[in-house]
Amino acid sequence: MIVDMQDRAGMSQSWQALLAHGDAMCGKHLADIFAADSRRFKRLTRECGPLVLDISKQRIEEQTLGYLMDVAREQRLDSWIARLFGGERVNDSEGRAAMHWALRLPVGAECDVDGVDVAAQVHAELDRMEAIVNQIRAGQWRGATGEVVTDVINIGVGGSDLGPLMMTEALTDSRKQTASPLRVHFASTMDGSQLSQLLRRVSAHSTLFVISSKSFSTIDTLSNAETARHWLQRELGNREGLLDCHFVAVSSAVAKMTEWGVAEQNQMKLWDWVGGRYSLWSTIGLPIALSIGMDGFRELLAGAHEMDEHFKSAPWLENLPVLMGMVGVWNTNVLGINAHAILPYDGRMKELPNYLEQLEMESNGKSVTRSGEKVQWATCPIVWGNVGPNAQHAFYQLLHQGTEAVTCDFIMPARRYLEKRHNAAAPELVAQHELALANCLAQSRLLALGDAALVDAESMPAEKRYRGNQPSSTLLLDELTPRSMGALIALYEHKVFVQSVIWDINPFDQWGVEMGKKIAVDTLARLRGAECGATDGSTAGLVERILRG
Ligand SMILES: O=P(O)(O)OC[C@H]1O[C@](O)(CO)[C@@H](O)[C@@H]1O
Repeated sequence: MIVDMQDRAGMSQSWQALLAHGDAMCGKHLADIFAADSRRFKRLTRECGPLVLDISKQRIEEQTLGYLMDVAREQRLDSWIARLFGGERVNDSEGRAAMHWALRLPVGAECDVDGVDVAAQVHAELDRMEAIVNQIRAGQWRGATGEVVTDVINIGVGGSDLGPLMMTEALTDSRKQTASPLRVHFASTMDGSQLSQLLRRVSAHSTLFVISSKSFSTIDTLSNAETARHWLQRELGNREGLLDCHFVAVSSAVAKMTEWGVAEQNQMKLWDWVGGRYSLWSTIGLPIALSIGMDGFRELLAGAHEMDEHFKSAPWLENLPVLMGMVGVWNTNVLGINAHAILPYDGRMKELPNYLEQLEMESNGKSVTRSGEKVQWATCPIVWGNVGPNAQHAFYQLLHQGTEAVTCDFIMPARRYLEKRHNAAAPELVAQHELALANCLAQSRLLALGDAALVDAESMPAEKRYRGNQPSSTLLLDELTPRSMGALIALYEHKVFVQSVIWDINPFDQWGVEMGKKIAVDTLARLRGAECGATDGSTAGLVERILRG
């Protein structure tokens, strides 16, 4: 429930109407709603390209959508969408546009922002990336000792890691189809543990590092890059061409890449108007392209573009991002549910929850409005998740019988293993896919209906009963392909934008993550024995304990 909703008198008419409707809906159980309406699925399911969105298991009626759209209209969602796609500085606290959508414009599209042909710029950089991708995948990139590069390690963190990692994992079958022997790895943690494990498994002669950092100033990434450089120097000697043969970099800070020692021809650029968590479509997506090839990467962009066009032009009652965003607003601000689980029923999507945690919470985890006032309503819920079938054996107990209400997104590809060679070789995998689908549908059914999904629930003891009435959406992908993944991720990006408009917050900055990094600088000096100013008792005590050994 919006904070302080008692003061409804001071609210706009559309909010008052929505909340009054919420009061009427509060007492209703999804089991009864379903029982009363056999056409509910048809009326509350929408499609866009390779995606189907089923919101029939949300605690809404069809008319709820009307009330929600009135709120969206009042918040001027239409003009915000126009501002986003017009290249205006919608990231006001940093004075920047947010044009991730421009990264997926098709060749020849017109996109003139402040006199610059953005689409042409984007495609020129994609073409440069393609040349590097083709060279590496064709086995034509050699290390300093003449060996062909067989392993690529992406060094990055946050948006420079999560998106490429998530997508590379998700599209692992597309990788197999392209038959490149290249292995792509990821190292992000600042403690160096992931990198050092990887370095034990690869050969310095045939390993290429991608330093991936929009700012080229993130300490996590720079310290891993430094470790990689030292390792190469130890393994291969400080020979000529070492950096040129073993490091490429992606950043918007060209001078910093050069200063670090990355050769100009090995530098790939992105622009200020690409936010880190929105950057997988740019050259930051290099590991994805290395993994699935450039044709696959372009299909990914095309899938996202399809969703951009849908978001811009589809009527709101048919518009997937608008519907998903507004249903989220309903759950957060009317039903008062502040936890949201991401549950993909496909092991290839295991990194999706981590990726969406950053996209949703770094974007909308805000409590100050665009004009600098404290918000009077709840914003982004806590988002977390796991591969659904595994989560069933971990936290579903709480979803079904805990005291907290949680909303869920169930995500699954409808088809898998349909290629002849798979069917012939491993029909048991088809059966496993069906098993996962059945579990996905069963879990969302039980969460919605509760006891009504059981036979003779009344005769069961309390600990075996299910309250149900837990809202969820189901997102069905036709298959897990670059196109469907592009559409899916663009859908979430725009959903986040829709919600930011309703909550009147800037989804494109992240000031909340800055101060901790600064305090760490002082703390590091303290850990290294420097005389520092006063600190709190806990920090001082822990530092003292660590230093004592
Ligand atoms: O790509 P960069 O500049 O290294 O930043 C990495 C990540 O760090 C953050 O700024 C948060 O610390 C994210 O927004 C970003 O994705």
